[in-house]
Amino acid sequence: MKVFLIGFMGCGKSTKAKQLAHRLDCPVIDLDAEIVSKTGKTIAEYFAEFGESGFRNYESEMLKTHPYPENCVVATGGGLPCFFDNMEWMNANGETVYLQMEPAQLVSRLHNRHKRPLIADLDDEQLLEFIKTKLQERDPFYTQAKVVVNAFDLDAETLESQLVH
Ligand SMILES: Nc1ncnc2c1ncn2[C@@H]1O[C@H](COP(=O)(O)OP(=O)(O)O)[C@@H](O)[C@H]1O
Ligand SMILES: O=C(O)C1=C[C@@H](OP(=O)(O)O)[C@@H](O)[C@H](O)C1
Ligand SMILES: [Mg+2]
Repeated sequence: MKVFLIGFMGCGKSTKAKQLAHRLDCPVIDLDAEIVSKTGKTIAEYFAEFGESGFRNYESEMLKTHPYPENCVVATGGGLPCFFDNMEWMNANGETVYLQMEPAQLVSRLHNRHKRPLIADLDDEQLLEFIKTKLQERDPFYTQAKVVVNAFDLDAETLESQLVH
C-alpha cells in the first residue's frame, strides 16, 4: 500500500511521513527531497530558475514516474494535490490522507520560511492572510483525500489507526 500525505505547508507531512513509515516498517519518500536530489537544486533555487509553473510540471512528473516500492509512505509538497490531475492520480494509486490544520496553527509551524519560496518574504501577519486565502483555494482539492485527520497534536499511532486498509 502507498500512503500519500497531503496538506498545507507546515502541517507536518515530511515529519509525519517519517514517523508513519517507521511504524509501518516501510520506506519513506519525500517528493520535495527527491526533486532536490535529482536536480541538485533547492526548492527555492528551482522556483527562482524555472518559476512556479516549471516547478509544478516537474513535481507532477516526479509524482507519476517515481519508482515507488509496493509499500511506502509518501510526503508530498503542499501545492501538489492542487495542480493537473495529481489528486486523482494519488487516489487511484494509493491511500490519501489530508493532515488538516487551522491557519493560526500553521503560522506557528512555519519558521523556516526561506526554504519555502511562496512564503519566504512574508511576516507573521502577512503569512496568516496568505494562508487563509490559499487554504480556501486549496481545500477543495485536499478534501478529496480518502482520509481527513486533524493534524495538530497528531501522533503517529493515531495517524496509523486512521488508515482505511
Ligand atoms: N508535532 C509537532 N510539534 C511541533 N512542531 C512540529 C511537529 N511536527 C512538525 N513540526 C515542525 O513544523 C514544521 C513543519 O513540519 P514539516 O514536516 O516540514 O511540514 P510539511 O512537510 O507539511 O511542510 C517543521 O519545522 C517541524 O519541525
Ligand atoms: O505549498 C506549496 O505550494 C509548496 C510546498 C512546499 O512543500 P511543503 O508543504 O513540504 O512545505 C514545496 O513543495 C514548495 O515550496 C511549494
Ligand atoms: Mg515537506
